[in-house]
Parts: sequence; C-alpha cells; structure tokens
Amino acid sequence: MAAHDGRTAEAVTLVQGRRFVVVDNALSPDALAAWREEERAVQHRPTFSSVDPMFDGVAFYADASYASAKAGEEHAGEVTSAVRRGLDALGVTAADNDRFKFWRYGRGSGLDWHDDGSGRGAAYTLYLSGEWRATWGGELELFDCPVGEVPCAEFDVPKDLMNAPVPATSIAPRPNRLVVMVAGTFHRVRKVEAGAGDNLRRSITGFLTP
Ligand SMILES: O=C(O)CCC(=O)C(=O)O
Ligand SMILES: [Fe+2]
Repeated sequence: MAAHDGRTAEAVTLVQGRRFVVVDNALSPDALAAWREEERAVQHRPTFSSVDPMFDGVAFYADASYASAKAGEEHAGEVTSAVRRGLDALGVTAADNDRFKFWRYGRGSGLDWHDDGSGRGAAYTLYLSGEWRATWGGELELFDCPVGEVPCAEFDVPKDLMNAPVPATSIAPRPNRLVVMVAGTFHRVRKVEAGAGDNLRRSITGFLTP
C-alpha cells in the first residue's frame, strides 16, 4: 500500500488512461530530496500564461537541462527513466529531450484549457511541492480523448466542454507524482486556491518530440 507522504520508495502506477498515466512515488527519497533542493535553488522568472494572459495569473519558470542539473546524473536518470516507463506504458515513441522547465504556480494562478500544440509527442509533469492538500486546487484536468473529439474550443469553451465525449479527469499535484500525457490531449491547470497561502505548486515539466 502506498503511503501518502510521497516517501515510499516503490513507484506505483495509479491510473493508466488511454492518453495519460499517473505514477506516484515516482522518485526514490534521495532523488526527490535532490530535485526539491534544486527546485528551490534555481532562479525562476515570472511569465504570463500563453493560453489566457489576462486571467490565468502569473506563473514562474526556470529553463533547465538534465545534463547540467546539480542533482546529478543518477537523480536525473530517475526522472528520465520514470518518464520513459510512462511512455512505454502508453505505447508512445518519443525522443529523449535533455531540456525541461521548473514551474511554480502560486495562489490565484493556473493555466487554462489547451493542448500543447503540434510537433510534441508527449508531455510530462513531476510535482515537487513539499506538501499539497486537496483543498489547495492546482489540479491537472484532462480529457482522455483526442482533442479533436472535444467539441471545442474556439467559441465557448465552458459551454462546449459540457458536450465532451468523456468526463474530465482531475489529477491533484501530489508531491512525487508523475503524469505523462500524449500530445493532443486537451488539459488545464486549475487555479491554486487562496487556501494554499504561501505554498507553491512546484513542478518539472518537459515535452518530448515524436
Ligand atoms: O503542471 C501541469 O500539471 C501541466 C502543465 C502544462 O499543461 C503545461 O505546462 O503546458
Ligand atoms: Fe500543457
């Protein structure tokens, strides 16, 4: 049975959808500690969302690469091999990509509905917050169907999404949880709630080309 503090060494595949997989306890305790330390040390810069710059709020990011990570080769390898296992589970072939971004979302910030655009084979996010509570928001929500099947998107997203062929899946940003998602999946990051206080939704996100 998986503990819910993110400290169990054994990785657990929690959900396998058609287009996404959720792995809890994705990293060993050592690797998780190293990545958390790195995440806290790097300089993040503010950016407006490219999806809805007016209402998504500001998020903070830092460009990074596994080759130059202070966390070291072994801990970098834990992330990349966990991602690779997720891709294998989904039957997706994607090239390795050394580059990724650290992201921080504070209260009031999110990222509205989007797919990640063409030319991306898959995306992954590994959550690195020290703690996350269910009431703090920041869920990754997705439709587990091709974005083309979501009656979409150009006109009235809130209304059209009511007619999606599947209900949305909601994935809390639980620490040490990895989500791997096939490109062309409609998704959003729900806003972090005021109740999160000063707690940040911290993550690593990478894109992999087919
Ligand atoms: O942080 C997440 O859960 C997903 C982030 C995302 O969708 C993106 O950066 O494009
Ligand atoms: Fe995305």
